[in-house]
Amino acid sequence: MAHLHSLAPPLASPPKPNYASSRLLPAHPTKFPPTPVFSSMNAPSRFEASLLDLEITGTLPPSLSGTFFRIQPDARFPPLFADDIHFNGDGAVTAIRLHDGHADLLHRYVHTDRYVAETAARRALFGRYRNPFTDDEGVRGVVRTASNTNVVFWRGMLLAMKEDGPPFAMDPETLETVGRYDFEGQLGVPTVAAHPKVDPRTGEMVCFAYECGGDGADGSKEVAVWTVEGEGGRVVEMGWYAAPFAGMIHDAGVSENWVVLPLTPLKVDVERMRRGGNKFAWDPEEDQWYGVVPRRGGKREDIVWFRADNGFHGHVAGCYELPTGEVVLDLTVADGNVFFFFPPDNKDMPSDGMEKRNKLNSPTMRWIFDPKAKKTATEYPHGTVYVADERVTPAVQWRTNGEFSRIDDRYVTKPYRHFWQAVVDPTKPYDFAKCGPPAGGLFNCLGHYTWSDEHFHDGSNSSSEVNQDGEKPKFGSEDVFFFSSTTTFQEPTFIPKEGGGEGEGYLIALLNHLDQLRNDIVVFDAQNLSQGPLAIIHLPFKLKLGLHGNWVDNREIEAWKNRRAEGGDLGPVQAAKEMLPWQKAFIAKRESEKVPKQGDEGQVV
Ligand SMILES: C=Cc1ccc(O)c(OC)c1
Ligand SMILES: [Fe+2]
Repeated sequence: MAHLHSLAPPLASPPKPNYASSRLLPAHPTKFPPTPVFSSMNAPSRFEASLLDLEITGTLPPSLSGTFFRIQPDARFPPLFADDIHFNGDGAVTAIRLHDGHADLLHRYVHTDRYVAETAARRALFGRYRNPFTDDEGVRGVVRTASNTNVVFWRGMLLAMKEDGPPFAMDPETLETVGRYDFEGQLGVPTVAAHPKVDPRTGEMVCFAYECGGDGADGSKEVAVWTVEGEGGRVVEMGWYAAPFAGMIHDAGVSENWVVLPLTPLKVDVERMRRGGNKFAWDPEEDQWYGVVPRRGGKREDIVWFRADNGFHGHVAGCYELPTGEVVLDLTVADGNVFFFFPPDNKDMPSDGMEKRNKLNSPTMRWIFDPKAKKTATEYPHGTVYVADERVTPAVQWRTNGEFSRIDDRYVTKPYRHFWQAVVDPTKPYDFAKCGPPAGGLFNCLGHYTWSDEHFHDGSNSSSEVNQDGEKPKFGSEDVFFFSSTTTFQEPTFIPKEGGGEGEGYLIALLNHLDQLRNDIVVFDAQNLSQGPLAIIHLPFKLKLGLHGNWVDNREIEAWKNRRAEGGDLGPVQAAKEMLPWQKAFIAKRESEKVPKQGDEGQVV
């Protein structure tokens, strides 16, 4: 069979029957653009569903009792622009409830403000990905997030999150949307990143945000980090910092005392957005930056930004502190623009297509930062940026070639031994004739990686280490499972076994049947992927390529349900009662700019 990398053909420019100059025509039949973004595994699903007792091959461990929540972008209506991207789709949440060897499914959209407005109009009203200049005039001032990136269980609610807006709260049992959640009026930031971390020692949720100084879409270089207390839910320790540029900070590392913010050289340019262009452009000449801030009592000058050679950040595995006080951060870093749909501004730069993207290398890198490193206050037009005097390089590069790193979340902030990833193995066969180009990437394997003793805790470099073939440095053991030549995996999620040590438990993930356009859900012994799944839960339909998921034990869901009941000690989750500060400012400005029409005087508005 041909090598995977040589298979993706260039895409012909598709017909756009419902689009003029690529914008959706006002009166239109419902028809999605015939582009790869809306084809194959990513053809719109658009349903809400409830299914009892899914078919199962193999045996689900009967002790498994809880819900696997995951989320996918799934545009409800044909997009305003024919060249729309996957990440702009409405958030739709899948809940797979496992109990006594059974599996039930519930699948529902997040009813965001955007979803509600578009449902009322029966058409798309919001334009390009995170570019409000391309929206219908009528929805200016509406919170435009699609809440499509992560679903996090928090104090009895499910938070659907996307880094361009506030979270929306859902009922974990019914997936009913409660509404925009502002932590009972405590939080007015325009954006909250989709990868908050819960500290298992303290029960706190550490959150962060970028482009958060204004309305969340204005190229602000402000970054914020704060904590929400697990008991009581108070928002505390909010720190504000200046970034060197407005760029993507998608995931973060949280240790006992520090937060590490990887700033990817994907840059916002408001002028480009105003012209109707992309939110981000990849800058292949920009460094990757890491901002390190204290978790508690952080002031503007307490950040230190470390610079390293250009790279594209994937997701964080672990983050913890060494006895020296240094902070270890493990994450995948790709050697080029993974988001090929955000090409460089400079037209002389090579525009990386899907084909190039599929050839990128994405090792797991270990960085070790000294939060007390010498730094220089550097003046930028937007303020002072605190930059470390010394550049940094990775201490370890483990060529896992995967993405979507996950760990046993009970080890967040702590030294850890195990991580899992969706993995690309281009040497394995791929049935291009049956599947076409692999939507979303060639994640044809799941991998379980165990740091060796030497790399557990101390993070010391020993790049002399080689594997059996004497080539790629390995830093521990690898346990990788390939399913078939017609399947790829979505992000894996770890399920801890009660009373078990680190990494003892199960791994759950969606499996994409690219030939049948259908999904299964696979459950593995997390410590032994290569023996194959213990159980395969069959869905009678296709979902879509999703982003992130999390497992919540049923006892936790039940305990919070009681507290959140009418008459419980907390009572039902309350949606935000007031508009966000930027919305109030927007409306006040619009009112003040309104030219009174003749005859308007004296009318109540
Ligand atoms: C994987 C990353 C990622 C980054 C930004 C996004 O808006 C997103 O939407 C689904 C996903
Ligand atoms: Fe993510």
